Amino acid sequence: MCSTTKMMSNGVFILLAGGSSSRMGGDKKELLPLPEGDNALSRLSQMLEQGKLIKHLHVVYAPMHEEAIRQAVALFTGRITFSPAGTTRQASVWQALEQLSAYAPQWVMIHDGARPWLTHQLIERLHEGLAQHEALLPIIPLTDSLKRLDAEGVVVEECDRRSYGLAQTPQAFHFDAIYQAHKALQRGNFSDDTSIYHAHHGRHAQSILGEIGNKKLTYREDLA
Ligand SMILES: C[C@](O)(CO)[C@H](O)COP(=O)(O)O
Repeated sequence: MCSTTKMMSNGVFILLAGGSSSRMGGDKKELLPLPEGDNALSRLSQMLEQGKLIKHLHVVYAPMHEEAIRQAVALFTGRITFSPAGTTRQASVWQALEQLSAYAPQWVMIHDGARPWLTHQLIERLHEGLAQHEALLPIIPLTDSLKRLDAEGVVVEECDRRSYGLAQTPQAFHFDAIYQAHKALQRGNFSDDTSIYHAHHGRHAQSILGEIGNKKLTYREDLA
């Protein structure tokens, strides 16, 4: 019990804002005004500032937006560090983890900067889960039917939607476990971090229930 409590004390939250936002027509999605005001990065950093758990925020920035991204997260008063984006999401996370290893964190949460409506409750549930699990991710059950298609778009399988879920972020890990996975698989192009964890360790992450409100801004319509 004592070692678990100690393990939980030193963590870092990575906010990814290094992408090109090509599906948003090139406008940097993490900096676009949200309907309620602010932008995704300023909203997220202020939310983290108000919570008690996150004492170290690490921001991955797209170099051409570095100044605006630094300004957006400026209200976070804990430790804040930065690294530039790599050529893929995976490369960006690896560069961040490598830089952060100097701080010897015990856990890390990796979050899309384009999911502005993250809540304290989800962060706290993930943090609690890390006492028992090495890797965790929030999942949303499917509410639409699920079909598998061939290359021509013809339905070739009716899938049981109860066996599938939509993966969200933050994805949470014991730091060494995800650091070793990224270190070993640097040249891949995985779309999220629990898949890198699985590819390296051969173990799947534990899911917890995600939040429907924790949506990702991908297309302009997502801002409505
Ligand atoms: C990490 C992620 O949000 C999990 O659903 C998703 O894979 C990110 O995808 P994107 O294409 O980088 O927005």
